[in-house]
Amino acid sequence: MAAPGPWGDRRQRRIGLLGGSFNPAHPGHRHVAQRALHMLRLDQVWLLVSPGNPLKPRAGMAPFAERLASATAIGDGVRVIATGIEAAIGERYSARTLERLSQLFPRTRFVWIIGADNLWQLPRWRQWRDLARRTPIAVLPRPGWTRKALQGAAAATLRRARRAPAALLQAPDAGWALIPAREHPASATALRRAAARRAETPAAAEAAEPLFVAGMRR
Ligand SMILES: Nc1ncnc2c1ncn2[C@@H]1O[C@H](COP(=O)(O)OP(=O)(O)OP(=O)(O)O)[C@@H](O)[C@H]1O
Ligand SMILES: O=C(O)c1ccc[n+]([C@@H]2O[C@H](COP(=O)([O-])O)[C@@H](O)[C@H]2O)c1
Repeated sequence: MAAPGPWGDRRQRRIGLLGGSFNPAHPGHRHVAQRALHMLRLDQVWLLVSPGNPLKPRAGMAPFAERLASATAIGDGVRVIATGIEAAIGERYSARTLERLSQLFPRTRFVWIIGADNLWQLPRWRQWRDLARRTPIAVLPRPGWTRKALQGAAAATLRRARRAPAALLQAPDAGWALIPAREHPASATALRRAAARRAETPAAAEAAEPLFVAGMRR
C-alpha cells in the first residue's frame, strides 16, 4: 500500500498520527496537528479518520466519507493530510492500527498524538499498555482536561516513561510527553450542539408564528 504522500528516503521519516472521529473536524484539530508538527519536527501529521471509535456510540456519528471530507478540509494537503487508512486496513483499535502501520511502513517512526482528554481515557483503550510501550505519545493540552489528565491513571502508570518534549523522539524506546501549547477551545461536541440549535431555530420560529400573529390581532 502506498503512503499517502510523496517521500524521500534520506532518513527515517517521522509521522504524527492524530486519530479521531472528526465528527466534524475543527480548528482545534488543526492547532494540535501544527503544534505537534513544529515541536516534534515531524515530516507530516496524518489525520487518521476512525471508522468508528470503539468507545463512542454510533448514534449521531456522521458517515465515514463525510468525516473524511471534513478532516481533509482542515489539512493543507502537504504536511497535514487526512487519511482513511484505518478503514482500509480494517482496524479501529489504535494498538492494532499502530502494529499494522509499522508493518506497512517499516522505515517510518510513528508518534501517536492525543488531546489531554484522551490521556485521561487511555486506560479504557484495548491493549493501551502495549501501545504506550511501543509508540511515543504526544499529549496536547485541552481546556478542562490538562491538569486532570496529568493526575490520572495513565499518567501515574506511565510516570517513568514521561519525557521532555525535545527528548520524546531522541530515545530509542517509547515514552510520552506533554507538548507545550495554548489550549484551544474547539470541540466537535460543541459544534454539533450549535448546529442542532441552528436547525431548531427556523422550526421554533415557524411554530411560534401563529401565536405572534394572534398576538398582533389582539
Ligand atoms: N481543542 C482541542 N485541544 C486538544 N486536543 C483536541 C482538541 N480537539 C480535539 N482534540 C484531540 O483530537 C483527537 C480527535 O478528537 P475528536 O475528533 O474526537 O474531536 P473532539 O472535539 O474531541 O470530538 P467530540 O467532542 O465529539 O468528542 C483526540 O485525541 C482529541 O483529544
Ligand atoms: O483502541 C481503543 O480501544 C480506542 C478507544 C477509544 C479511542 N480510540 C482512538 O482514539 C482516537 C481519538 O478518538 P476520538 O473519537 O476521541 O476522536 C481515535 O483514533 C480512536 O480510534 C481507540
